Amino acid sequence: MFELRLMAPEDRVETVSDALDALDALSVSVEDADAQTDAEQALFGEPGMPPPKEGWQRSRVIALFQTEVLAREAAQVLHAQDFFDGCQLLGVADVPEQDWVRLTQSQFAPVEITPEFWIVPTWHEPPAQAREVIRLDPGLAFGTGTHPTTRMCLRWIATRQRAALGRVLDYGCGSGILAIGAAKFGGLDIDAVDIDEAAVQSTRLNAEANRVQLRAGLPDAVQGHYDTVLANILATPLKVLAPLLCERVAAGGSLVLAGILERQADELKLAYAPYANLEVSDSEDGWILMTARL
Ligand SMILES: C[S@@+](CC[C@H](N)C(=O)[O-])C[C@H]1O[C@@H](n2cnc3c(N)ncnc32)[C@H](O)[C@@H]1O
Repeated sequence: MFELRLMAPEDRVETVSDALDALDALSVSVEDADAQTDAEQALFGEPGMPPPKEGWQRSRVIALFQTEVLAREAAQVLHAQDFFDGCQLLGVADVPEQDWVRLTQSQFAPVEITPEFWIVPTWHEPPAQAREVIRLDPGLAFGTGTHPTTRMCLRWIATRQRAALGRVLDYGCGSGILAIGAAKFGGLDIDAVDIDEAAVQSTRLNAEANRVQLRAGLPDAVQGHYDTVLANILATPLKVLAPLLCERVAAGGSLVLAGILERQADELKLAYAPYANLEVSDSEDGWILMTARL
């Protein structure tokens, strides 16, 4: 395969990407050309909300083509367009054949949650100091332990007194990593739910692989009250879910929310104020963990 690389200013990214699509690109990806420099721009978006911007001030657009001829033809066609003014062709390059499976695997090393608790892909041996381990490979559902929001939830789970978790609900379970973590740290009668069927399936398989008991299902499987309710989703859905999640927490139980950026703390506090007194209890890389006792 061959990739065509070009630079585009922010206001041209969408037009150029659409044109590349129409020119039979197999995929089009956009990166911040200033990544890893002082000029790097963070763009945070949420599902269901319009993207904060089309692209970065200086975006690098990379389109993949089946053949070199197709890539070069696409470059010529783009170059002749009015909207290409201000854009710059960087070139066409051969994409070397690689062992993609091995390459992907090499990006997932064991993840430390606490010195004794680790998330370990199946192609790695657990570190010697690990006393508790979740075996998990990256798959279709979110949750491998590499994201700070997942890590903060797991750290919260791992630092409870044994048996303190009680009955557990993992709302928005993804890979099931939090529910599995809860099971490893004494959680009981665990429900893990997600709106995505693939996540439900993935949770079932991961629970089986880790030999823990839990029920995975769609959100209507939620039943009764839970001593611990965990939800690592994102600020906007978490605000909508406030009454539903709080209603599920048993008296004296804990609510644990993640997927929230530091700047969103006040809006979350406000949305939950009628039901719970949310506090920031951990933070990592601009993300925060918010918890409440009900
Ligand atoms: C960021 S992932 C978290 C996965 C995992 N719990 C973790 O901590 O890594 C969020 C998950 O919530 C699910 N989700 C999003 N909105 C939801 C909703 N309204 N109800 C239930 N699940 C939802 C998504 O499908 C996704 O699997």
